[in-house]
Amino acid sequence: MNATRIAVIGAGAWGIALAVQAARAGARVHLWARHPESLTPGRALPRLPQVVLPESITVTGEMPREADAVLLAVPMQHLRAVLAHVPAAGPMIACCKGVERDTLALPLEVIAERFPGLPRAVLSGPNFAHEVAQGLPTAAVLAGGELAPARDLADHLTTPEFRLYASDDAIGVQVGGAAKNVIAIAAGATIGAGLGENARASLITRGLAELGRLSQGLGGRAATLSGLAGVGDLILTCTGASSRNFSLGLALGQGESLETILRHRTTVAEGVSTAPAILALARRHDIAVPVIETVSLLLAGDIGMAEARDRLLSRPVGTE
Ligand SMILES: NC(=O)c1ccc[n+]([C@@H]2O[C@H](COP(=O)([O-])OP(=O)(O)OC[C@H]3O[C@@H](n4cnc5c(N)ncnc54)[C@H](O)[C@@H]3O)[C@@H](O)[C@H]2O)c1
Ligand SMILES: O=P(O)(O)OC[C@H](O)CO
Repeated sequence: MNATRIAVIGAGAWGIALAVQAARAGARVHLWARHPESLTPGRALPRLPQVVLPESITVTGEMPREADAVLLAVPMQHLRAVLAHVPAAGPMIACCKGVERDTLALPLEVIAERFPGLPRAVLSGPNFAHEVAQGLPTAAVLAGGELAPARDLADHLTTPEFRLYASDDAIGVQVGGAAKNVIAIAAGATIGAGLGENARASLITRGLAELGRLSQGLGGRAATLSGLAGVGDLILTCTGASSRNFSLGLALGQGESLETILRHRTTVAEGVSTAPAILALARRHDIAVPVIETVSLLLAGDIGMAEARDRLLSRPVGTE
C-alpha cells in the first residue's frame, strides 16, 4: 500500500511538530516553509532545539500539488493570505487557533471561502509543539461536519503517542481552540498580579462556561468544551509555563505593557488578536463573555490590571 501523503503548510513550531508526527505515523510528508533554507533535515531546529528534522520530510518553498490531507499550520491572521497560494491539493485541515480579526471568521469559514468544494476539518487539543515533536504522549480532536471522514483523516495521523479523537462538532472545537488562548492570557495576568491559585482556578472554570455559551450560540455544542479542545487545552494553556498566551498574560499582570512584551517576541500569541475578534463575535450573537471582554479591554490598554480585577469581582454572583 502507498504511504499517506501529508502536506503541512507553515513551518513555525506547530507545522514542524505536525510534520514530524505525520512522518512518525508513516506518511510521506511535504513541509511548505516561507524560508525553507532555514530548515535542514538531519539537523536540530532553531525553533524546536530538542528536535532533529527527519531526513524523510521534504522541506520546500513549493506548494504541494496533491495530498491525502493538507494541514494548515500558519497563524490565524495569515491564513487567508497563505491560502490564496495553496492549490486544491486535498482535504484541508485547519491547525491554527483563532478568529480572523477583520471578518470574525473561524478557520473553517476562511477555508470554505477559498475551497467551497473540498472536505475540511479542524485539529485542536492540548498540544505544545515541542512535546509533540519529541514524541511525548498527548491527544487531540479532529472535527469535521461528519464523523466518518473525520475518523478517516484522524487515522492517517494517529500513533500511540498522538491519539486523535474524531468529532462532528467543528464549531465547538474551533471555539475551544480560539477562546482558550484568551482565557490563558487572563490566567497568566491573574498569577502575574499575585491574585493566587484559587483565583486562577475560578477564572478557568468561569472561562469554560464562556466557551460553552459561545459554542452553543454559534451553532456548536456546549458539551464539546468538556473535551480535549476545551477543558484539555484550557488546563494546558492556563497552567503550562511554556504557553505563549499564559506567559504574555503573566507579564501583563506584572505590569509590563503589551507593546514591550510584543517587541521581544518572535512567536505568535494568538489570544492577542483573537480577544477583540471573539468579543465582537459574542456581541453579534448576544453572548455574555465577561472574562474575554475584560482581557480585550486590558490588551487594548483601556483598563489596567486593578480595574480588570475589580470588573470581574464586582459582577453579580449568579447560579451555577
Ligand atoms: N506552537 C504550539 O505549541 C501550537 C500548538 C497547537 C496549535 N498552534 C497553533 O498553530 C498556529 C501557528 O503557530 P506556531 O506556534 O507554529 O507559530 P510560531 O510562533 O512558531 O511561528 C510563526 C509562524 O508564522 C509564520 N509567519 C509569520 N508571518 C507570516 C506571514 N505574513 N504569512 C505567513 N506566515 C507567517 C512564520 O514563518 C512562522 O512559521 C497558531 O494558530 C497556533 O495557535 C501552535
Ligand atoms: O503556547 P500557546 O499559548 O500558543 O499554546 C500552544 C497550544 O495551543 C497548546 O495547545
